[in-house]
Amino acid sequence: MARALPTFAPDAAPGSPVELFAAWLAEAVAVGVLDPGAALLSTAGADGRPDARIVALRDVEADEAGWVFASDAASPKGVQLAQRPAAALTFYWPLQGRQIRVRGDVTQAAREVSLAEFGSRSPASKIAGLVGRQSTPLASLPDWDEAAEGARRQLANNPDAHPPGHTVYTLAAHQVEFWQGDPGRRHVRLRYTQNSPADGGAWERTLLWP
Ligand SMILES: Cc1cc2nc3c(=O)[nH]c(=O)nc-3n(C[C@H](O)[C@H](O)[C@H](O)COP(=O)(O)O)c2cc1C
Repeated sequence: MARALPTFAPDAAPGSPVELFAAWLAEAVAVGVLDPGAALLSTAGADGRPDARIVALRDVEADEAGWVFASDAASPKGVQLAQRPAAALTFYWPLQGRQIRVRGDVTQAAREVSLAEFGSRSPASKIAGLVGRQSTPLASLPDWDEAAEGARRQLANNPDAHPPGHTVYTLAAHQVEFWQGDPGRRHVRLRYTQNSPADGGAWERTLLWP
């Protein structure tokens, strides 16, 4: 971290973590962070053992502080989320020495929302989704090519074709932490925690020792 990094003044941080996330994301895009929307999604299933993988951030909803991603409900992560609908999303943008940790409860969008999201995808992404069977054993790469060719034909015959398990998920945050690295190790950490609805649901901000 011995490089010039942005500074972060927590006293001037906005009241909502979504607002700060949006500002940091815009800055990440502006300075050319690669794949700034790629986030580590951590889940645990019925056995309680952690699992983690990268997903693409699709949207951030200001109203319910929702971080939105999509996957197949039949995939291991989908099964884990059905068993334990809670997760964490972690972003790391090395160019700026920034980490953002989002924790909360996960809900599935209504079927028509998931279908509309799938419908908005590129042909390549649709074909990959229609091939499906994510994380199950694949005997050989030509088997994938053959399945993709079948999906291509399916899509040509029916442009509305979609995988049955395609699902948009929203992680409704109850805690969001912003970490700004510092070359002198005076890292700045600001955690937002949402009060319970009974306490008004407002966000509280807390500085953390690095
Ligand atoms: C940059 C990047 C973006 C990805 N985006 C997604 C995504 O949005 N949804 C998804 O299901 N998998 C995505 N993947 C693949 C997952 O990391 C993972 O390999 C796959 O979803 C299977 O995970 P699971 O076995 O835990 O269910 C992405 C991988 C990378 C490296």
